Amino acid sequence: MLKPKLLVIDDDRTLRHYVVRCFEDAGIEVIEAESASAGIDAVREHQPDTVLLDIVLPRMSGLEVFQHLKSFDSKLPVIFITADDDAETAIEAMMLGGYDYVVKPLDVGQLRELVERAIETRRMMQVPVEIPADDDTGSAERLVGRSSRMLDVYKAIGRAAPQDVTILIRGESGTGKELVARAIYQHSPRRDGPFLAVNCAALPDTLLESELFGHEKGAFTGADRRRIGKFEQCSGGTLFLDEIGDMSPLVQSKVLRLLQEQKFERVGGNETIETDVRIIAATNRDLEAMTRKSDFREDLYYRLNGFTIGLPPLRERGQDIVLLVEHFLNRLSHELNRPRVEGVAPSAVAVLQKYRWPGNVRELQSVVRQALLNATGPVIVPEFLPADVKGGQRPQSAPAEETAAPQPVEESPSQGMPASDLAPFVEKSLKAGSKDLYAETLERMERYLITRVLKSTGGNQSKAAEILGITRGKVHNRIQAFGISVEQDVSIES
Ligand SMILES: Nc1ncnc2c1ncn2[C@@H]1O[C@H](COP(=O)(O)OP(=O)(O)OP(=O)(O)O)[C@@H](O)[C@H]1O
Repeated sequence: MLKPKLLVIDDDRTLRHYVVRCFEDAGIEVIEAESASAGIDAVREHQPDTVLLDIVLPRMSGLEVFQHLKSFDSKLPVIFITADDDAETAIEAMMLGGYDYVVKPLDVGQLRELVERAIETRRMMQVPVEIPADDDTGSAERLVGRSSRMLDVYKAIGRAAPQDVTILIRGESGTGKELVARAIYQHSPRRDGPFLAVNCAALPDTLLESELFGHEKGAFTGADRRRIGKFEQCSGGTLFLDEIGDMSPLVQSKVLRLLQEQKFERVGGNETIETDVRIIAATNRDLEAMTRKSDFREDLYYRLNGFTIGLPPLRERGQDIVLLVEHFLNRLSHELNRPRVEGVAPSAVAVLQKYRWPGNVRELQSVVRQALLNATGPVIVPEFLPADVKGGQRPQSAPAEETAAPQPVEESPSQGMPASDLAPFVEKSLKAGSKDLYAETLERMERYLITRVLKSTGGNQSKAAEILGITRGKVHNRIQAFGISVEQDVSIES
């Protein structure tokens, strides 16, 4: 039987030899090409089963070589060799339609496994490949993280972005779902169209319906003029529907129709309006449990669940914590106009790594912000971290709403801010030259309000919702978003 062939295109002779040695006893024939043109010729001559291609080659870019290879054999799996394993490189490599990518220095075990998988895929090859135009995404807000779980997320973004399908992003609150939605949009063919985001949990049901679909003049009391909804405004673009599990049954059925036919009527209107919107939805809720309880339409669930990207909680990607802290230190010290700190002391890193992060990356960002505001020296030491983070393992965050029983609420300085703290906080942030004071202060206030009301209801979320005049889903959502601890009071009955 003929041996499968691997072509390695790289101007680095040492690397090529390394690859040859890697596959010597693996039953795979390695063909070497030292330049882009030699590589293109070798593909014609040898018809390899998989190509290892250096993304940076002299005289011709990796993209150009890739396009040549693909025009000759569109089903050829191409594994890029890159020098960086940051999010952009990973997304771009996958966006090009690459099979995968490996980072220098190459790891034998990983390379073998990957090449064998690619050859096998080639054998059963069904993978369609698209080569979208390259674009400048430098201005995009950066996704940070190099854990294998995050690399999988980048790959999924790269695969999903060029295809005009509905995407469902799942993950705990604060894991970066909106950031991922933006990355998909920025890498999609719709990137020149609008991107709008609606948080379905933030609006009462009737307002949400009108926000999404618009309304006609006189549709309800107070509707004194026609309003154009997000689905209409966003035609040709991408709509990010956050907290999709919080939609009322009526809105669910209208969204379903929109997904099926791209048609809808404004509230109080008869005219059927056609639109062209790509939906990226996100949720931190257990949609499966909700469909079982008929709280979420099954048909809508299946419609949304076609292409799912799961974001891991921060506690499951511990190695990313250091990178994220570094990223936020840089960004926030700039934003808060603080002198750039030298770094984080090992003792503080240990504290951050031990913590469970119920509010995920958003909570980490807020902890870094607090540490910067508290810092009296150029190094972040445990002293500058909020008390609950230093307290080590915090109690689990609020349990799923479905199972929530009345529970006492833990109040801690960072989450249940005493009202008297508001003035010093504003003063301090003003002095620090904050550029986001409105959002920061509102978040503090909201955090305090929700914690205080939950405390008075003994942790009962339904009662808290009643007092606050918002839905239980919204209370639940805020608990998760802020990482408010609802300490479980368990009594064991024998
Ligand atoms: N991997 C990441 N790299 C850099 N910043 C991140 C990352 N993940 C999240 N963030 C930041 O954390 C914050 C929360 O992220 P985001 O709003 O995307 O989370 P979410 O999952 O949509 O939260 P929610 O479910 O509460 O809406 C944002 O400020 C975002 O920029």
